[in-house]
Amino acid sequence: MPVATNVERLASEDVTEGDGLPINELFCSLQGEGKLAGTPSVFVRTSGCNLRCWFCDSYHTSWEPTGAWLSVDDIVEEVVSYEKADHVVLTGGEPMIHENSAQLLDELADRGYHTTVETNGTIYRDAAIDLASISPKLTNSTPTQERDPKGDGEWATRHEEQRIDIDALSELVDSYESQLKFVVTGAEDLSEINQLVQQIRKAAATTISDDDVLLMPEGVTRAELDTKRNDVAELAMEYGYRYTPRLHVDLWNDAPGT
Ligand SMILES: C[S@@+](CC[C@H](N)C(=O)[O-])C[C@H]1O[C@@H](n2cnc3c(N)ncnc32)[C@H](O)[C@@H]1O
Ligand SMILES: Nc1nc2[nH]cc(C(=O)O)c2c(=O)[nH]1
Ligand code: SF4
Ligand SMILES: [Mg+2]
Repeated sequence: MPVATNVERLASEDVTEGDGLPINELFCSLQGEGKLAGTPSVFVRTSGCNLRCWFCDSYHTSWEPTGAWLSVDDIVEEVVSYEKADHVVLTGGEPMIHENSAQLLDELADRGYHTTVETNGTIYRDAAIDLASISPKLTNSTPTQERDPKGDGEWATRHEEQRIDIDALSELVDSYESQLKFVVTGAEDLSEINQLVQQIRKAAATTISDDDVLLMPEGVTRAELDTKRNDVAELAMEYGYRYTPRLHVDLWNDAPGT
């Protein structure tokens, strides 16, 4: 089973916004998504997000953010304690909203770790990133009144205005090895994905091959994925894109710390 750290235990009274990061959870598991699926990795999950996807599988980093402030040194020390993993995945929430994410990534790179950043692609930062795992948010993510997990659609307009930034997306693609990982809810999403990929290709200098475009079924339980994964796999074959599983859902039903 994956192993998790109790972040509350590590929290120190003197660490504040200036010199640390708000951490929601820190654990060792298998990378469940994307090109590196199956790779033993330490996950550092920051709290706080600039978007509000209705389906967010990390509700306590976005809709109701919780976490403890940890210094960059304490985070690195905890990562190092998981001796078997040489990959680190920085995720959230949206890790790129935090300036200190760059410092953490630099420290991890200095220690020889391969770093993946899971990001919604709305913010560019210069940092030691080996794989930018970009998941641009489609119309299907907007928390409309009917789909709002918390309120009455108050976030819908802000989410809609902020979810796509072509400049940030193209800068990420041009600066780092990357994958574009789309959450798919149905066949109707594909025209929007095609259009967006075309827009990013136009804006970026780097070639984005169809193999760098990944389709991932939406779902946070095995039962939900059972109803969707085959359809999404068929869409990947039809359009020539890559399919990515959600191994942590298949294996552990997306339990905390997995
Ligand atoms: C919680 S997000 C954190 C990183 C960043 N904020 C982002 O959205 O890319 C991590 C990954 O989970 C995906 N995700 C979130 N909720 C999901 C769901 N219900 N089904 C499938 N993927 C989901 C996101 O698209 C992203 O690729
Ligand atoms: N095992 C596992 N793999 C993942 N890949 C991306 C994740 C994320 O939440 O960003 C994630 C996660 O939460 N767990
Ligand atoms: S951008 Fe990522 S963390 Fe933020 S609400 Fe959407 S899925 Fe959740
Ligand atoms: Mg997750």
